[in-house]
Amino acid sequence: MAKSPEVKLAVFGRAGVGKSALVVRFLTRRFIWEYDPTLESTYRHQANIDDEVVTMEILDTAGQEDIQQKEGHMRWGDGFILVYDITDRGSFEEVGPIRTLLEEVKKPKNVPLVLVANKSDLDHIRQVSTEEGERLASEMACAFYECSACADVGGAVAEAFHELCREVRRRKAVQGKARRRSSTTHVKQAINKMLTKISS
Ligand SMILES: Nc1nc2c(ncn2[C@@H]2O[C@H](COP(=O)(O)OP(=O)(O)OP(=O)(O)O)[C@@H](O)[C@H]2O)c(=O)[nH]1
Repeated sequence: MAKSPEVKLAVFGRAGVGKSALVVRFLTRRFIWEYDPTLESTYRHQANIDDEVVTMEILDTAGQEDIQQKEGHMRWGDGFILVYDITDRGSFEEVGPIRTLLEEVKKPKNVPLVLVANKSDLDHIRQVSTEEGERLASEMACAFYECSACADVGGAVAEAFHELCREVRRRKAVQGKARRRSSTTHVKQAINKMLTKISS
């Protein structure tokens, strides 16, 4: 039986934006108020996405990790969820630098990512508008989800994880095709060289 594809996803964002809450909501469909704020955790999860069983490894990073830890986690991941909290403008402003570091660590560019604006249930103390989130996502050329780990009404949390898996799978397929095309080109060039030598 063919092995199900594996996708490594890492969740980044300032401390307190709700990374753990989002991961736990995705995995258990529940909301738990408090987690150990300093620990990073990895989870394995299987899901059926577009009629394909995909195994995800999900890394919930700690908001206060240092740059070396961040870079290590960026090298590890295939795709990234960048989270900010709509009630914390500073967390929104930290998304850009995280993305810049990602592009530095993961050459070539166009790293698979999604942008998640969490805590939409706290609209009354909102500091970042939906339009600002949409604009940032369009600058980063990625999907955007505004959601609440605490009151996930429309299933936006799962949709964000699933869309990121799709994006990773799409990029891998394109890279695989490009690799196959380039090795075919190499074989053709080698044959042409041989034929040229024989005929001369
Ligand atoms: N109202 C509301 N509170 C939330 C939501 N998501 C998380 N929280 C709360 O925000 C706080 C921080 O949540 P965490 O999930 O621990 O945040 P984190 O990003 O993992 O934090 P670090 O582990 O320190 O990086 C907790 O008190 C959560 O209960 C949400 O959607 N709505």
